[in-house]
Amino acid sequence: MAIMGAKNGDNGASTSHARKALPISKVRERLVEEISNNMTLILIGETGCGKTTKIPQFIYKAKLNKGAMIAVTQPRRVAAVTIASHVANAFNSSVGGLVGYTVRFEDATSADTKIKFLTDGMLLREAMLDANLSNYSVIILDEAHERTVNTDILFGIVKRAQYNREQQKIKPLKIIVMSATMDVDHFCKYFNNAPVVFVEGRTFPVHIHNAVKPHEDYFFSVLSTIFQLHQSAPVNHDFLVFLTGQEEIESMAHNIRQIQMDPKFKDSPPMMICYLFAALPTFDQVKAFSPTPPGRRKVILSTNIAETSVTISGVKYVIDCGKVKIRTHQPSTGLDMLKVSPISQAQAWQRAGRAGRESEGHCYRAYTEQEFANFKKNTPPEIQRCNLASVVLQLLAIGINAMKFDFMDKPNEQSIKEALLQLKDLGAITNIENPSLTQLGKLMSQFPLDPRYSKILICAQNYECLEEILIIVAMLSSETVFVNAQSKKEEVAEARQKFHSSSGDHITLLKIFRAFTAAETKKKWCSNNFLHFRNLEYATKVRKQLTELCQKNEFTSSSCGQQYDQIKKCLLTGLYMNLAELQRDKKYLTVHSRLTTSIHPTSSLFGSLPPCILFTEILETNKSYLNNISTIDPAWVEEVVPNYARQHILRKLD
Ligand SMILES: Nc1ncnc2c1ncn2[C@@H]1O[C@H](COP(=O)(O)OP(=O)(O)OP(=O)(O)O)[C@@H](O)[C@H]1O
Repeated sequence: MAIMGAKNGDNGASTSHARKALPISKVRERLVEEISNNMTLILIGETGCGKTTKIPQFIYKAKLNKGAMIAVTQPRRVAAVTIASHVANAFNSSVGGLVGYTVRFEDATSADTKIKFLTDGMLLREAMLDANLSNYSVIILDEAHERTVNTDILFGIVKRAQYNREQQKIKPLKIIVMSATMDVDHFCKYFNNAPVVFVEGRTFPVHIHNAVKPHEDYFFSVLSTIFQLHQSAPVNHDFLVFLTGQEEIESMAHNIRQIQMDPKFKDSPPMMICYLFAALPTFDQVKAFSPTPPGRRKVILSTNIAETSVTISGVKYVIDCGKVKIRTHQPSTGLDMLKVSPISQAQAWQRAGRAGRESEGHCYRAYTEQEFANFKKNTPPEIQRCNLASVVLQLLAIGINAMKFDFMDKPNEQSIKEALLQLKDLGAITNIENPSLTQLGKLMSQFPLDPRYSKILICAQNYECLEEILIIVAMLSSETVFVNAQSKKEEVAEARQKFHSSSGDHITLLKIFRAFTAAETKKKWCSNNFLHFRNLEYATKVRKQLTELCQKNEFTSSSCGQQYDQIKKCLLTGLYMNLAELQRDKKYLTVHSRLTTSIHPTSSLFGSLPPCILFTEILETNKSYLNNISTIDPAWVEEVVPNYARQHILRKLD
């Protein structure tokens, strides 16, 4: 284990000075030596010390990549895109040249690219085509502490590629695992006792301010902190606020705008509100990174997507709500749900680390020191709490049986079995005991989608409704397109009625998309109809990419026009097929068809399906339906709906 020390940078230094003074730059030679001498290395350094931006440059300049590409993986799209641009700048080149990035639905690389930032998911997709990842001589697994499903799978895939290349005596593969906050012993053991290098020193200090007493309502606590700081902080100091999801972010923005109009704030600088959440198109995400106009304060409202890796110029204050939406698996329904939960200590440090990147910073936490002490030290691996159907399918496409895969933390066997069962029901695998992909499964694995969605896309050819299913899948892949204006309930209902289809909410989505495409002034049209412009734009983009993938796979294009039955039949092949298995679970066999029909227009099709399953589907695919369920009897909800959905629904019924 090596510790490489470096002094702190000067407070208030200019950005260019800060770059030169990054702690990691001071130990460059020794680091290059360590990387050169070891095939696998674990590198730990404080947030902002320069790991992500500098290590690939050191490797490239020292020619340790031997002419091949260096991959730097990121758990999130926004990090891959913005860091690529920063590093390209350092080489005085533009993105897509020597330095590029690849994220889902976007590729900015060329034959000249040698340093490639890409999401974990994209490298996994590449592994499906070439399990040895032979385009790369160095793979840097950044932000390893995040433990997303894709990161965890990649650990095993990359380790396997390194081993195979060694056995086959082909170009060796170097692996570097990096983070500021990881469980070193665990990682070290998994990577065959690889040496660990600590880079000491951080660029600028971040002052932590904890809540004095616990707050029941973190939303309110964050809102009041924003306004307290707004009155005291210099105008050119921007805020980065961590919240849990898109809806909460939009509600916070609404509140900020309202409060700002109060005469009390007439002398405060106007706030420029920006958003950062996964469903936001890259173009809009990048807006949060653009310079703040003079005389204004930028307030970026973000989910955990800005938690790691990113640097947002101008941010001096981080406000952390202390919560995150995490995916958890419901074994009773076989589906995943998102649940607001406390963050881990590692996440709290990462969030704080977003301040103090260019000069000294502050982090205001909506939780007390004691609450922080009660947080889990590290984020539990996502792979142990989500539906594994996608993962199992991807592994099989690389030729690996998930049951035998070298996971860092193995998911429980039951979850793998459930995933295999689901894939079997979908027709993607031959059998459960010794599975391999069927022709259909091979095709399904080509699509970066939930296996249920790829299945219906493929089946759409048989039902001659590919055009419609492409739209529905694209809409289901984006966040809800419905805007809920509490104060204008009647207008919202009237607008919704225009698109309502008695054939089900999927058809409603189809009608909305078509009307959006036909609208001339799209933004205005969306606002008149209480629909999300951004989410519809995102769906448009996803549809385009999926269409290209279908063309690549020589799908026959077709449209069923107004023959919605074709679409409904097609949806049954994927979306609801796996529920057949769940019906075997006697606990959920109570059928309340009267209610299901009133909740879910498509439910008449699935007369005998358990209502809780329909609920889960609704929650998963179209949360807006929760606004239309005021007819439900709370006693019935009590009886049949699983806990998590129940809370959600009862809250809506209040
Ligand atoms: N997009 C950017 N714009 C401006 N400065 C940046 C940008 N990206 C990085 N920097 C500068 O480079 C420094 C090092 O960033 P880098 O991402 O390499 O650190 P890191 O050690 O990987 O941090 P983390 O663990 O938080 O990802 C930042 O503190 C900041 O000063």
